[in-house]
Amino acid sequence: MLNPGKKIIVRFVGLMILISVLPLLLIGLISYQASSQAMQEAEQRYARTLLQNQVERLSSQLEQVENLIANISGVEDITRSLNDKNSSADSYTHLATQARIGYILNGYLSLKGLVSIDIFTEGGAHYHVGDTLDISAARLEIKDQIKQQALASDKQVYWAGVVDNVNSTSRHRQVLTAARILKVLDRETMQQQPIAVILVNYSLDYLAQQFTQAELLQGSQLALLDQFGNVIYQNNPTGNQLLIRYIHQGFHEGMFADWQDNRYLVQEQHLEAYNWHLISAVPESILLTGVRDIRQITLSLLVLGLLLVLFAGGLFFRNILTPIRAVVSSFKSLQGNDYDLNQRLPVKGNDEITELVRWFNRFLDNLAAQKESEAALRESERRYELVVNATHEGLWDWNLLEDTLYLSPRFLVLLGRDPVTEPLETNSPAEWLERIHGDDLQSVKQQIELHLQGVAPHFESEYRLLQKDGSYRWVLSHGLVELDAAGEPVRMAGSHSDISDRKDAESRLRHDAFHDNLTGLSNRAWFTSYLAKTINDTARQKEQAFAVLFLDLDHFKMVNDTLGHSAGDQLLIEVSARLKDCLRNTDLLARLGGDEFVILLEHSDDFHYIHVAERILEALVRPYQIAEQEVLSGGSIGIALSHAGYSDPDEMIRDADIAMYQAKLSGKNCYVVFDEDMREHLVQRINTERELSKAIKDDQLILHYQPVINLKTGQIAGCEALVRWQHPEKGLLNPDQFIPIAESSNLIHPLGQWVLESACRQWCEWRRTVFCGLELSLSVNLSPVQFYDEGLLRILPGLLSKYQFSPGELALEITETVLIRDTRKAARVIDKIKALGVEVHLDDFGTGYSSLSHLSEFPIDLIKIDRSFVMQCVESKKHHRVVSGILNLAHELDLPCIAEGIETQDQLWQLQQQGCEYGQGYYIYRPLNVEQMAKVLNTREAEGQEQEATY
Ligand SMILES: Nc1nc2c(ncn2[C@@H]2O[C@@H]3COP(=O)(O)O[C@H]4[C@@H](O)[C@H](n5cnc6c(=O)[nH]c(N)nc65)O[C@@H]4COP(=O)(O)O[C@H]3[C@H]2O)c(=O)[nH]1
Repeated sequence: MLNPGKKIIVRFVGLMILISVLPLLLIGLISYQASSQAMQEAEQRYARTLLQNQVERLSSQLEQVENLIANISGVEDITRSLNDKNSSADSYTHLATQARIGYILNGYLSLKGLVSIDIFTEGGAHYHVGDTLDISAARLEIKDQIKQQALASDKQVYWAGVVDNVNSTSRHRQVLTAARILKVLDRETMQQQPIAVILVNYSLDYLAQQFTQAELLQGSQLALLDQFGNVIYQNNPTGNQLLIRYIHQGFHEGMFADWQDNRYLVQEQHLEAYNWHLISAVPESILLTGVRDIRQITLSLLVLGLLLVLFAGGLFFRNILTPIRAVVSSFKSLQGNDYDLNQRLPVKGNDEITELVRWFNRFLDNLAAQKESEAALRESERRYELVVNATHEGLWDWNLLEDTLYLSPRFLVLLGRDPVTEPLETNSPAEWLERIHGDDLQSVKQQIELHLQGVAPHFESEYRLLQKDGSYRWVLSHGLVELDAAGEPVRMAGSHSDISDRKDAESRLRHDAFHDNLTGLSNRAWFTSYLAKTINDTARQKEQAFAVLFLDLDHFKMVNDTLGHSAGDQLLIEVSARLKDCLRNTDLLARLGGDEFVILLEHSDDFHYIHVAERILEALVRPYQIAEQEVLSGGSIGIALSHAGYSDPDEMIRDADIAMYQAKLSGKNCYVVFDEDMREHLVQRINTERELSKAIKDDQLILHYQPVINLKTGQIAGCEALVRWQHPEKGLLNPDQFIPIAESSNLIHPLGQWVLESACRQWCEWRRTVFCGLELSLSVNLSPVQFYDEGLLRILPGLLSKYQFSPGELALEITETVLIRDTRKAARVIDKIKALGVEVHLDDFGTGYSSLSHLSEFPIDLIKIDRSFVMQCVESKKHHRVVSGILNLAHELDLPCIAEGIETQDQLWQLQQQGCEYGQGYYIYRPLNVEQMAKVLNTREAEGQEQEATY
């Protein structure tokens, strides 16, 4: 199969040949033929004309000769002389006749070409004029032969053709001889009798000169043959044979004859008057010279045409076909995808093909750009597909003109559908819009409209979308509109992302921001803001009364410290639940932190808040089941009322807090309604702190000592140092009035150190001056803060040494809460204290929540039964059993006990009966000042005996 290029070039060359060379060839052939024929005809005409001209010229020559003969024949003198029969007898007469005839004949010698005139009489006379004078050797046989021929001829003048000259002495050996028989009437016979024959010899050379004047074509032959085939004239002696041969073969018009490798056109003119033949032979090559030129030109033109065709083909190949083939090849490569799109075809010239190549290059430019954009598009599509597959966002494309909507598979997933098995039924935007939650639809439409109007730079909306299962999920929708050239919106596309988790998280955060994690109640922030709103709202409606209840759990810290944080959390949750049960739905309950709760009671008229507070207190006091233990708690409630005209929620909460504090001070488990005095009281507390600090420095603190007696012997076993503040204005203040303040303000450290130092010093002094030799012990209270302060262990050794304490002479009292807070550390500290020879007593035992079994884990030396049990151990069987239980346990652990708060004899007796080792209480001794205590110690034995009697 030819490739297209070859096909085209073959077609082109073929076409070129067809339209140029072939016509040229035909024209050449036709013109060759025509011109050949024309030339032949022309040549024949030429030859004929030539022959005709020669014949005419020859005839003219011959006619002159014939006229000459006629003239001679007509000369009467000659005739008479020749007819004179006597002339030969008489020599004189003969000579005279000869002279006369010679004289006459001489007159005719002027004819050009004439060789001689010979007259031979019948009588044998020979008269001669011509080129020779010697006629003695006349060749009579020739004369006779000619005479015979002339006599046989019917012509006046008989041309004998080329014959040997009768005059052998003539320099013309052969001549063209014309003869005439002179005849006279024989009177006797009345017949014409020949008397002489006249021979006119004509020069062949002269005749040849005449013929030579004829212009012959090169190579042509011309010959004149006489009636015997003798050559009268020929221009080419070698051609004689040809002409002669063809004379004998016969001629016909325009025949051709081959001779000596040449081909001749032979023409013949028959001179009938003489029976001569004038023959011309023209070489065909000469004849066809013109034709050959035509052929040559035609061939040249053909070759030139072919060359031109080839050249045109070359040009066509180079300028047309090559670029086309390059374009075709490029197209093939393009189709085979193996074309380098950066490659361009060379552009030369400014013709249509160049334009084609230029456009092809532009096509390549466009294709490259298209490929590039297609590649970019494919990349974009791949990226889009990847994003569509990878993203969790649903994509949508809304054709605004056709009002159709495309939703990506992920979008369907967002609708809770399977994209493959549960496609949407239509591609209407309604599939989207109708699934938007009714509360959100208006907002979504508004956002779309704002964007379409160009007000919003983009569409963005959060709304709920209906799921297949009927639930709603939050989605965030983004979109961007596409405008046409006129700026009209034509489409809008964007994405949907499921933001339900975020919404939930936000909701949780919002909830967490305003709610307490543990109880789920509102927190301080929410309560404060809500209270602010309530204050603001009611500012316009003064009659709308409301109240804030500030609740602080009683003993929560103890629960937390003794049972652990988890138990404390459970208690708070249980408290929350009970509080909710006490409130209306319109009331707001919040946890401020720790064990503090606040309640906003709206529409709290007619002492509604009192009822609520009492209900709460009743609810909270009920025992809790925490960590498989029964826990007792309660609450202290402070109440702030709106009629005080609050404008700041924090102020109202603070006043409720103050009232709560006051409730605490009032014995807990009660409520107190705030009044301005309480604020004053708080101020006083602050002042107290300041004064206490000063008091520690100014030695306003004093120690009282409450004796501890051995219940079996009634003797003093020791005493407990109890701090007092000798306030310069307020008088003697008990520790309950300043120890909590000291503990909450870090003043407990200098205060505790002062107590320890002072008590040890005093004891040392008493030991030295008052009870020297007796084994008594001194008990000093330690606050939890002090216990865990490493400073204690640093100062203790110095004190013991300084004041010469014996082992077991000093005891430090700690409470149960100290043990529970950090049991390991507590045990370590106790060990260290005991290692110094200092006993550790567990104070207020029974009020905390430490498991009794835990006691064995702490190396304590003694248990002090809280006075709350002791004081009712007589009246209350329950408390009696508690005291008995504590005593039994302690005894099982080999721990002695001190019963605190013995106020009655019965109590004392009961305790003694129960085997309690030691006791202290107002019934025995009230706390005593230094002097009193010294006196007691001084009279120990006597007073002991006295007391013993009292029992
Ligand atoms: N109703 C009544 N009360 C009785 C009776 N017998 C004794 N008391 C009181 O019971 C408290 C016993 O001290 P506590 O349990 O350690 O309780 C002490 C102790 O926990 C704390 N405290 C006293 N002095 C100090 C101190 O120097 N340091 C520390 N950290 N706390 C101290 O203050 C608490 C109260 O001390 P005080 O007011 O001195 O009250 C003393 C005492 O006066 C009685 O028969 N009936």
